[in-house]
Amino acid sequence: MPIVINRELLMSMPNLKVITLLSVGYEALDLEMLKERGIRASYLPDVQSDACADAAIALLLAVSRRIVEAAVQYKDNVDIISEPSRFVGREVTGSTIGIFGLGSIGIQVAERAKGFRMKILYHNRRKRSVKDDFDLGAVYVSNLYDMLPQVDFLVLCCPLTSATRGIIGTKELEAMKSSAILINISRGGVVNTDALVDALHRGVIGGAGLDVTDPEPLTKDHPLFDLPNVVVIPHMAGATLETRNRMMDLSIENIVAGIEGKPMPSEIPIK
Ligand SMILES: O=C(O)C(=O)CO
Repeated sequence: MPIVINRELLMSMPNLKVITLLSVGYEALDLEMLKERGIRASYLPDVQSDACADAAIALLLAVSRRIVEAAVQYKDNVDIISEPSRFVGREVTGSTIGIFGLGSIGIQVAERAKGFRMKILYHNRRKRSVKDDFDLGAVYVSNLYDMLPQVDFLVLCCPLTSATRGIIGTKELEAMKSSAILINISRGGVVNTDALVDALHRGVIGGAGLDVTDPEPLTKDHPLFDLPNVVVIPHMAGATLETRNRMMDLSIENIVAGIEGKPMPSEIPIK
C-alpha cells in the first residue's frame, strides 16, 4: 500500500511542522489538511530525472528486445541461442516514441530517444516553447488520440492528478498499434490495470514495461507477473547511488530551511 499522508496520520503528530517527501510526485499528501494545520512540505523535483529517464529506456529496451525473457530461458537451456527465430524483438532505433508528460523527466527521456534516432512526439497539458521543441526535436500532439496510433512506445511521465487518473484504459490501448509497448514510470494509477491486463491477453498491444503499478506492490499472484511480454519492477526508477545522494542532500536542505522558517529549496506550493 502506498503511504498516504492523510488526516489520521497527521492527527497522530500534533507537533509536526515540516514534511519532506522523498519523491517528486506528491499525490500522497492531503494539501487541504496541510493548509489547515499550517504544515509546510517539500518534494524532490529534478534530482531524479536522469535516473528515471534511464530506467524508462532500460524498460523500453528490455521489453522490445525481450531481454528478461531471454535471460531467464538461457539459464534453463544453454542451447537456445542456436535458433535464429527465437527472441526476435522490435527495433528501437528509428522507431516512434510518444511521451505523455514532457516535464523534467519526460525531457530526459526525449534526450535519450534522440540517441536512438527516434521520432519524438509528446502530449502535455501545454505545448512547450518552440525552442524546447526544436532543441529536443519533439513534436507536440495536442490530442492524445492523435498520438496513440502513431507510436511504437508510449512512455508515461506525467504526474498522477484527477485529470490523469486512469487515463490509459481500454479505449486508449485499443487506439495503439498492436505492436506498441507501454512504459509507465509515472504512477500506477495513470493506467487502468485491469484494462491493461485484458489488452495484453488479447494482443491489443505488444507489451509493457512498468516501474509503477496499481496496486503497488502487486500481489504475488498478479496476472502481470505471468505475461512474458511484461517487465515489471518494484518502483525503483530513481534507485541509483548518485540520485539517492542528491535526494538526501536536498531533503536535508529542505528540512533545515523548514525548521528555521526560511524558504525551502523545493517547497510544495500550498494555496
Ligand atoms: O520520486 C518519485 O515520485 C518517483 O516515483 C521516482 O521514481
